[in-house]
Amino acid sequence: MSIRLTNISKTFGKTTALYPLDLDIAEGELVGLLGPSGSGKTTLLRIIAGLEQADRGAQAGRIHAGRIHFGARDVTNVHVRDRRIGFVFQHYALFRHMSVFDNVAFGLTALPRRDRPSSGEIRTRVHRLLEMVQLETFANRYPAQLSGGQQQRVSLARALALKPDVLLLDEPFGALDAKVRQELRRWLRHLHDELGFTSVFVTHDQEEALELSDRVVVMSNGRIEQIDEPDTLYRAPANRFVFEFLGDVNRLEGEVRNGILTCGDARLAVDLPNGHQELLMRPHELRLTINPSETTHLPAIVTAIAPVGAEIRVELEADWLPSPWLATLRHADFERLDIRRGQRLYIELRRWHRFDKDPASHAGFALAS
Ligand SMILES: Nc1ncnc2c1ncn2[C@@H]1O[C@H](COP(=O)(O)OP(=O)(O)OP(=O)(O)O)[C@@H](O)[C@H]1O
Repeated sequence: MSIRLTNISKTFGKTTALYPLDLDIAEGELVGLLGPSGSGKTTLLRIIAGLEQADRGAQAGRIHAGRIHFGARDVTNVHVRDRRIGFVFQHYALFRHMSVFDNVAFGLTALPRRDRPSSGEIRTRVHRLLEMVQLETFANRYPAQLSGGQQQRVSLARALALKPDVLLLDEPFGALDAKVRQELRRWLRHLHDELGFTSVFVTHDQEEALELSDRVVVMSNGRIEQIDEPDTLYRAPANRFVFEFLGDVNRLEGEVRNGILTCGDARLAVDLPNGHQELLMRPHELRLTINPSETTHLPAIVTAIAPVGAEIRVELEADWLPSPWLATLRHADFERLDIRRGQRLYIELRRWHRFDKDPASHAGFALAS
């Protein structure tokens, strides 16, 4: 089921939670709403759900006539219970006094008699769902006898029991530890692909959004900053906010004169006009070398080293740097350079980014990689 939002806005008294926005979600897509606290993610999700009404009528001299379509159906005024939506919330919200089986069956057994499947069908469907979330042997347990991750899998099964067209998840893994989160992300992706529903989830975790989503909607202050596939977002951010929000950033500010940017005793050849410039780099866009090159002189001291999974994070300081830089290296490069704390190295830039006041970004290469 595709979802189309047109001209949707929301104000709470004097607070504008959402400025007028449009959003198209394709059938079968898994879309993440990502943004800092207060950016409007939950409000947008609740409007899609029908738990919150978008603004109507004229406000501040503008006409707000937002519409929501699920496929060809205009659901703007359709009640939440008739929108065929499954929900998963951060706090599992399972019924404590009901077994896992009864929790998953709840939506089905509560249906009016004419819509309710037979008890045999309900049993089959619930067992199939519990099998999908690999909890079939837990059917008779109570929520308190399950781990957080297991409870959230029950929530997922419960949300899917009514075969929703759309699954909405609000920080579904927010209360779980890192490893369980990772596992549940794989679960969700797998179930989503197998069952083919359309999903929208809210998160403030960049990694989660990038790993799980087909497309990510990046929000700030009630506005959509960018909608793109994770890879595009990371490589071609629409503006500085998106760039900074999506990962660690190293900053180099200096004066450019005749193609050389200078900052203290640091120098870098750049293809930029004369004047003050600010370049931004991701940690993996730095390269460390033993000697400076002809075009780049960025000396720094290694102040910390931390192996994190498949890479090594190296912190660098220098007199010309107001705050430390972070470089990420592959283990092989780290070993080849024999890097130690206190060592003096030279930084080269594989790539840098620059954001003007206008929204278009500019990226440059300082080094052929
Ligand atoms: N019921 C409400 N009454 C008044 N203001 C509200 C209400 N709900 C949300 N807001 C305001 O609307 C803005 C957006 O809130 P929203 O919960 O959508 O943000 P969010 O991005 O989901 O944040 P978080 O990640 O902290 O949940 C905030 O300024 C919030 O204070």
